[in-house]
Amino acid sequence: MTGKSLEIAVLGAGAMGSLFGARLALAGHAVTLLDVNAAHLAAINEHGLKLVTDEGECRVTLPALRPEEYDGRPELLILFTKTLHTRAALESVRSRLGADTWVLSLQNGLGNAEAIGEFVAPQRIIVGMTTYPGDLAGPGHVESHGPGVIHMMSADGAASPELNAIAAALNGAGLVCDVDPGVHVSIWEKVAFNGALNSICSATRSVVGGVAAVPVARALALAVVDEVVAVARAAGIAADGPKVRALVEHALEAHGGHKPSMLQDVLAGRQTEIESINGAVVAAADRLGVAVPNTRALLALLRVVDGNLKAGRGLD
Ligand SMILES: NC(=O)C1=CN([C@@H]2O[C@H](COP(=O)(O)OP(=O)(O)OC[C@H]3O[C@@H](n4cnc5c(N)ncnc54)[C@H](OP(=O)(O)O)[C@@H]3O)[C@@H](O)[C@H]2O)C=CC1
Ligand SMILES: CC(C)(CO)C(=O)C(=O)O
Repeated sequence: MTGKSLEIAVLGAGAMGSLFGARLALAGHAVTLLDVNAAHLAAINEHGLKLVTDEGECRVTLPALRPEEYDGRPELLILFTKTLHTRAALESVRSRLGADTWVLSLQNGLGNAEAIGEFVAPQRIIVGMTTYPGDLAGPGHVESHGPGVIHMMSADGAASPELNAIAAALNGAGLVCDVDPGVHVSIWEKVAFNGALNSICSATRSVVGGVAAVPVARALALAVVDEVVAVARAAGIAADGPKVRALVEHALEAHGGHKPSMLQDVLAGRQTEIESINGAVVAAADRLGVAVPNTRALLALLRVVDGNLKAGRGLD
């Protein structure tokens, strides 16, 4: 795998999958996008994928297929569905996953390695987190603005030439990446951030600025951060509370117009990732005996939102 073009499939080629797929294709890797959004697939196959970043705009030519149409044997499969679709998506490409296929997940939330582990040996799973933002602006059109970073590690904690080669491929594509044995700290810290802002914005259908404008809502966000960090620490993960509080404070000040990905899901009538974020934190808190009343209350509110979306219940 070292020092050559990789055969890569991106499973879930929405905002993040398209961003990563486009960048890796531009760097010379053989990338195939796999998704179920028919309009998005058609636009990519007809016009190429439009990528807009702070560096400018370009069109990337690469194949985009439904998962069941894919007959390749990827060296690397990058999983970027929402977490609630992980299992269905992997099931649809199960026959394409060889013994040498590595699966990388930079999805938000907890439990990603465990879900992927139902399909791939732990020695071939890489998990991590990324701060790159991605927005699907329309079919065949992805935007990403601002800097980002990727922290990742193999799920079994083992270093290997393949892991380093995948990190090198990402860095070579301009996606700043490190192999980080402490990746679970980063994953939990991001869960603390998302557990606070994504859930409050989604429950209130508000951009980040709406939360920033209400002192008791700001305090709620910080209380959720403290709860998630307490659960992480009870689980032996050295999450840094003041660091995540500062990130949330910064987002409240600087990202007022931002719609967290979970809010985008609610507004589009899609089910959310609440179970793998607040839901997974509450489950861990209950196992470990940590009180998380605010995180639990937000989980309850988002379960109502998800339930209404699923049942098609509205107010009018
Ligand atoms: N967007 C962001 O800025 C960031 C997102 N993340 C995380 O990355 C992950 C992906 O997020 P994002 O890119 O925003 O999500 P998107 O919703 O934009 O993309 C997910 C894509 O997966 C598709 N999909 C759904 N089911 C399947 C399936 N069975 N097989 C193949 N594809 C499927 C969706 O199609 P359809 O829409 O038709 O269902 C959609 O096109 C999430 O875990 C998110 O939390 C992490 C960092 C930042
Ligand atoms: C991009 C970021 C960090 C912003 O909230 C995110 O993770 C999300 O929207 O889910």
